[in-house]
Amino acid sequence: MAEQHVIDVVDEQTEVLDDRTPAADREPTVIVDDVHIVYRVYGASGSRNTPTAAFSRIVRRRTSPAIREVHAVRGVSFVAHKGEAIGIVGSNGSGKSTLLRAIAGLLPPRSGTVYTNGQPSLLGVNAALMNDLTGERNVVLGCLAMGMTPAQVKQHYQQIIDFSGINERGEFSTLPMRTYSSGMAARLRFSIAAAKSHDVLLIDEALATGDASFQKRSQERVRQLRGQAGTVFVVSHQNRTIRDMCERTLWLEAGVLRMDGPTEPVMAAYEEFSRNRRR
Ligand SMILES: Nc1ncnc2c1ncn2[C@@H]1O[C@H](COP(=O)(O)OP(=O)(O)OP(=O)(O)O)[C@@H](O)[C@H]1O
Repeated sequence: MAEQHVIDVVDEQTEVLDDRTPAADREPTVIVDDVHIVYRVYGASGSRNTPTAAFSRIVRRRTSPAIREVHAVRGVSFVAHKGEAIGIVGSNGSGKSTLLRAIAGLLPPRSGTVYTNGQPSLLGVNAALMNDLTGERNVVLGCLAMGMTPAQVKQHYQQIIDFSGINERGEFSTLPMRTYSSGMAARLRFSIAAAKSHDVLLIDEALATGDASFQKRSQERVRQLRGQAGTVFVVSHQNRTIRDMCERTLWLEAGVLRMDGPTEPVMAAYEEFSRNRRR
């Protein structure tokens, strides 16, 4: 039977395409309800940085530090369910990373609420790695920080080192992390985070790091994590990654959720938007 989309415009800004089983049959893991995120940048004056402007500030006795606000996420709402892999796409600066950090509980919304069922883990941030420690010690540290017992760390240790591939060109696991390339460090972080199944796993461009074989391994691992009942969010500029891994996609533009639905129609609309913008 041909795929049927029920198009429902929930507000003036977001187009929701829904061809999935009724929401009542699926367990919600993340509810984002009308979330607004505003960054406050201190000392960023809006005026020009010229001698005249400085003199005028002195004459007017303006002593308070200038604060500028960046409204990065504007009224975003959606519900994610168990077993879903959700892509987040959008132009540079559209608010994708900000939204992930808000879901992870790292950024408080100015208004609106994020509800999560289980512990969200933002890949890379949760692995509390230290540059002066060796890769080996960091694996232990990262695993303990994720709540593994020493016995579980021992059990996963070799698998994490092998998965990261950091020893492929020498015994890098015995060297301090500061000697690693940024790609190697990112691979190790991914491998540590992926050793545990997560209730909600948030991946920000991490899959773009590493060579083709690491990317293949990591995509496979994300599929497994998804199978273990968690919800996975993937932010990526690589449209192929989103198409390969996610059956649902959110498209953000200038902080606004433009579209939410099955990956193919959302990606088609996003790609058309990007093409028109380039012209
Ligand atoms: N720490 C910060 N302080 C102030 N403004 C910020 C901060 N981080 C991000 N922003 C601003 O918030 C907006 C959204 O940024 P964000 O990094 O979430 O976008 P993005 O979609 O992930 O971008 P990209 O695709 O380039 O990674 C941008 O205008 C950015 O300049």
